[in-house]
Amino acid sequence: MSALLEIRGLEVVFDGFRALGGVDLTVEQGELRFLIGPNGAGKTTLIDVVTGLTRPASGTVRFAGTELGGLREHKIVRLGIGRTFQTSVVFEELTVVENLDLAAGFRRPLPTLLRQRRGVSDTVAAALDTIGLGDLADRPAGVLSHGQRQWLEIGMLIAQKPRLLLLDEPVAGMSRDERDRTGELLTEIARDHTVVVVEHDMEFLRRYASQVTVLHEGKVLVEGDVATVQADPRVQEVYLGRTKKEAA
Ligand SMILES: Nc1ncnc2c1ncn2[C@@H]1O[C@H](COP(=O)(O)OP(=O)(O)OP(=O)(O)O)[C@@H](O)[C@H]1O
Repeated sequence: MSALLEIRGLEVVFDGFRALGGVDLTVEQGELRFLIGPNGAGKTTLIDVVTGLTRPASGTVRFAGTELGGLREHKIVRLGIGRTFQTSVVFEELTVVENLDLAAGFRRPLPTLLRQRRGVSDTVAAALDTIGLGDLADRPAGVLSHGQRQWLEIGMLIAQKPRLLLLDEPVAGMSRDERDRTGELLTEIARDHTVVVVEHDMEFLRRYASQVTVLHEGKVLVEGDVATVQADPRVQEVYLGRTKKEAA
């Protein structure tokens, strides 16, 4: 395995507040990495920097050997980094397959986009199959359940053929069944993509994560496999302990 994403000494400051205070993170090609941490730990900020939405005060982000510093968002997407947001980006009036087709077209050259296309491209068919929404292909996205909509968004990312997917809390608000289906979906996607998942849900983490990075107050607190991370007293104190108390 070789590093696909290499973050070094990343600092982000908002109006004097250090949201990230010198983060180092290496994600290898083909990994499914979970990023966890209490509210305000800096998880979304980290994704925002990688995708060009937020500018760091210092530090470097290298993706497949290319330094991303200073690149605009669309350039970063074209390099092969796709992300989901905590808020939905599907077009409700368009059908499931039209949403996927639109996303797939994002990286097509203009002449191909303008040409009248018949049927569904292989890319769209494959994405539809992966997310398991084949039966709903011709229904407007507006009728989808919350879980199905999340899967469509993941499908829209896959249709863009990214090398790295950054998913921000993909199971938030999902039912137990939907969580399980999402866990299986992530495992499947990770077979031929590198995936970074920001997630709060500890039960989900235990079932589907292998490598975990814990952020706390803008720094990496612990990194390792799920068992190592769960057993670490620092993690129990800032994260698991808090969760247990909240659950009590
Ligand atoms: N645009 C901004 N301006 C000012 N402060 C911000 C901005 N974005 C984030 N912050 C602050 O930076 C810190 C890190 O926020 P971030 O959203 O990255 O945390 P998080 O780990 O994703 O938390 P959550 O789990 O609640 O989503 C928080 O204290 C937040 O209030």
